[in-house]
Amino acid sequence: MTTATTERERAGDPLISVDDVTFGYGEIPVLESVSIDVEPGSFLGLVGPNGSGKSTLLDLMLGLRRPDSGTVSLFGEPAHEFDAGERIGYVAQDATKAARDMPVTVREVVEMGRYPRRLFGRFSTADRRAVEEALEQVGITDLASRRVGRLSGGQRQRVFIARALASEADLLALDEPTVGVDAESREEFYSLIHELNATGLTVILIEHDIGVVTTHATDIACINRQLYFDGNPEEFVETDALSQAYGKDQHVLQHDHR
Ligand SMILES: Nc1ncnc2c1ncn2[C@@H]1O[C@H](COP(=O)(O)OP(=O)(O)OP(=O)(O)O)[C@@H](O)[C@H]1O
Repeated sequence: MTTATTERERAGDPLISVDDVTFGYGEIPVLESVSIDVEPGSFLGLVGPNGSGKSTLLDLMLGLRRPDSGTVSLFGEPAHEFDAGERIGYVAQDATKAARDMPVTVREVVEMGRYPRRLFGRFSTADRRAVEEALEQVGITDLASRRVGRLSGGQRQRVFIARALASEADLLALDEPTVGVDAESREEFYSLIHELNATGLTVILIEHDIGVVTTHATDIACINRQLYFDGNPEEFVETDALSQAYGKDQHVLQHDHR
């Protein structure tokens, strides 16, 4: 995947850098002095109890919210100023549920990934090729003419991943992508994400299933308002960060596949 390097982006710099960030919704504090870097090509698993600030941290990382204090840089730019359209594929919580009512075909959704790259609002041969390649890469070519709303939850997830691939995104951000998806499809989905990460795509995943995260992620951040752990899965398993962050809810969350 080729993309222009922004002026302040340098080889070896983190793709995202969160530095001493504090954030609250009005009076409600959600994140406190959180610092974390996301390296290009890594697969970061964000874990923590319900309501611990994971989605909020992801929003801050993608420049969708501004911190009350501290800084967030994305591709070397202040995150809130970054025009993320072309370089980030974001599958928000419940995105696929919302897609059930979309009166569009699989191919049309994947084509949306090319919109920021089209010249004069027209699809070029290269745009069409990128769409077909993305459909093929996630194994949904045979579903291309189907209505998105008629697909299973797992198939819809693939459509959104294909849209991100068609846009030649460098970063894929997934917020609890397999809620409501059966166990076999979840396994297939995460194998696909694992393969895409192996090709160099940076992945950030919010996921309640600790087993999924320790199996597929290269880095884990465990938060509950503060950052309890930031390191690799092996260290994560060895430390007691999980029980510290989850407290007495730990036994519930480890089995919570929702
Ligand atoms: N738009 C909002 N306005 C006010 N409070 C919010 C808003 N979004 C989230 N919150 C609150 O901020 C806290 C952190 O929410 P967030 O969604 O970031 O947590 P989370 O770790 O992603 O939770 P979950 O795992 O349950 O999805 C929660 O207490 C939540 O109720």
